Order: sequence, then C-alpha cells, then structure tokens
Amino acid sequence: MTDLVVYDIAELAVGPGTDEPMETIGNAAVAVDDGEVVAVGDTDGVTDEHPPSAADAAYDAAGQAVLPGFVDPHTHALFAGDRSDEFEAKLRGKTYQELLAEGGGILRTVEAVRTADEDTLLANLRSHLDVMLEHGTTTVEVKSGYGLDTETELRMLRVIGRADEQHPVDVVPTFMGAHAVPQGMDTDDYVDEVVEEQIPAVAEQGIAEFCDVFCEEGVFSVEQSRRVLDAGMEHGLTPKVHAEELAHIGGTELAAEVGATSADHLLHSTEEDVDALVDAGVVPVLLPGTAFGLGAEYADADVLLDVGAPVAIATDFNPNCHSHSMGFAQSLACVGMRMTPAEALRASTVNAAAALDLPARHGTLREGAPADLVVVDAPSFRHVPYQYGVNLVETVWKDGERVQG
Ligand SMILES: N=CN[C@@H](CCC(=O)O)C(=O)O
Ligand SMILES: [Zn+2]
Repeated sequence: MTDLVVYDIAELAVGPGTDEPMETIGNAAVAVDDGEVVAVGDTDGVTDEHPPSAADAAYDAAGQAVLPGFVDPHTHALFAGDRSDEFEAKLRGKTYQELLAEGGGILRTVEAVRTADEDTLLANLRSHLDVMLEHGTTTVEVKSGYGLDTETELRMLRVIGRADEQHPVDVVPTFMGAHAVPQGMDTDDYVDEVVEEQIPAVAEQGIAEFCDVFCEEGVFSVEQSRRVLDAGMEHGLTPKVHAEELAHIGGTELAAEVGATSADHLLHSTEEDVDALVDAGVVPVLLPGTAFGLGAEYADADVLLDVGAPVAIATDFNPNCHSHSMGFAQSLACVGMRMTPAEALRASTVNAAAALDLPARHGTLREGAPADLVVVDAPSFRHVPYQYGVNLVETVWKDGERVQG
C-alpha cells in the first residue's frame, strides 16, 4: 500500500543531473511510502505501479511544479526584541560595525534574549518556523549566540531542541557562543570562557551538532576563532565559520584548515580562498539577503561555480536580515549573483543539505530521499526566483506528512 501519490506534475525537480544543475521530469509523478520517496518518473509509469485510487492520499498537481523541500543552512532564527530602528539607522548611513560598537546589533538582541524565559523564546522560534514552512522550508539550521553566557547559550539550545521536537520543520542546532564579545569583557577572557566553560557544558548535554564562530575584524581573530573551533572539535562539535563578511581576515583559510563543513558569507573572499575551500571540501554558503540588507556587494558566486564548488545559499534570517524566505534568497542569488534558477534551486536543496552534513539524497526527490515535497503554484521551479516578492508555495509534505496547505 502506498501512503501518497502526487501525479500529473507539470515539472518535477528531482535533483542535480550529470550535466546540469537540476534535472527535471515533465508530466511526472512521485510515490511515497513510510516517509520516503519510493518511485519517481513519468505519471503513467509511476501510477501503473502505484495507482492514486489505491493510495492513502493522492494529489493532482496539474499545472504545478513540485520541488524538494528547501533546506536553509544558516539562520539565527531564535531571538527576542525588535531591531527595526536599526534598519532605518543603516539606511541613514550607520554601519553594522558602528551599531555593534555602540552596544547595538547583536548585543541588543543579547539583552532581550537574556531576559526572555524559555517559553517565550520557544513561542518566538515556533512562529518563525511556521512562516518558513509556509515558504517551503522543511529543514533549517538555527544557531545560538544571543546569550553569550553559559546559562543563556544552554537555554537557547534547549529551545532549539524543543522546537525541533514540536515542529514539522527539522531544526539542526549550532552552538555559537563566539558570536560577539559581551559588553565590558576582554575578548581573550571571553574566548577562555567559551572554550573552558560553554563548549564542555554544551557537549555534556549533547544539544548541538555544529560549533560556529564570527571570525571577523573587530570580533574574533583567526587565532581566537581557531581556539574555539579546536575546542568544539575536541568535544565532538563539527566546525562552521562566519568568514570574510565585513572584511578579509583569513576566516576562509581557517575553515579549510580545520575541515569545516561550511564557510559562510564570503563577501570578501579571494580566488586563493576559493581554491582552499574546494581542496578541503568545505561547502561555501552564500547569504545574498545579508548583502542586500547591508547594501553591500554580493559574494562572487561565479568564481565558486566555475571551479565546481557546491555553492549553497541561505536566508541568514536574523534581526539584521529579516527574511524567512528561501524563494527570496533564490531571487537575490539570481539577480544579485547572476546564478541561474537551476543553480539557485540546487543551492537551496542538495547543496544546502551538504552544508549541514545531511545524509546522501537529502535535498533531492530521488528514490530513497525523505519525502519533503513542495508544490508551487507555477509550471516550473524557475518561477520561484522569477516571481519575486510573492510566495508561490501551495502545499508541503514533510517526511510524507502533509504539513502545509
Ligand atoms: N554576522 C554575524 N551574525 C549574523 C548577524 C546577527 C545579528 O546581527 O543579529 C549574520 O550572520 O549575519
Ligand atoms: Zn550568521
């Protein structure tokens, strides 16, 4: 017995092809059993073997496209407070660094998160996950990093874990105690605290998978970042790096050196950095929404794509980049970084899954993949970036369960 058959799909995006970023099948169908894709192909072939009338559920997707659920591999989606006034300050010329130096930016969110109780934080995160799911995201990475002390960092990671249990969207937890330096504290002293107190406590509770660091001019140096990532690895946390966002200081090379799963931002990376990433198998995660919001130049996706790097994109959803939508990230990737819609979809699915070390087939709709399916009310995946500013997502299944629409 088949759990679900989606048939008459105008265009099914199955995953990367041998010679193309995204292989598609026209007039397609997909059959699902036990949360997994069990058959995919043209409608006649699939429905002969898995008749819609005999399935537990069937969906006629005539005129619509079906895509793998989006994987958003870089967010700071757990926060409290409101920083919309900083949006205006930045429009009047204030820089991100100036806001942080004045105790604004991340440090303002830290104040709000420290005083918020666990249930409030959970409600905040769940409401953001709802919006992400409405926009087709079925897996998201969420970082801590607005606590900057052991107690609050642990509280954030507990909330991230509870949200993962309660919400249909899969939530991947990343520890980011080294997101900023608490006000009035010496940076080296704070790195000592992250290394000696926060990381062991996080590891003991087993509540994070990755350890990330803001390797940036005026925040954590390469040396300080290396200490954090080394300590994380000693405690079983896989490294990720915020690299070359505001200036070039060597975060990309550090990511390559420690064998990070991903290096993220890369607005100021050089060609040598790109070679180092590719040689080390580090996934480059580009965050076009951040460049858009900062009014900065976009990352150079071409130089990465030209050497065959598995470019991923993410929303970077946070109070400084308030977008939940991977569709909007795709529009920006196309218009701002000249990626093709097929490259942008691949970057939002299979490559984004690689940025989270997810098992093979995640982010595809091939046989054996998790049945994370998104139906868009348009005839092709190309319409997702093309129709910017609207949400085309109509229906979403997560692990074969209908969770949206
Ligand atoms: N740049 C560092 N961290 C976040 C921003 C967090 C914030 O401003 O609250 C980022 O990746 O964009
Ligand atoms: Zn970030």
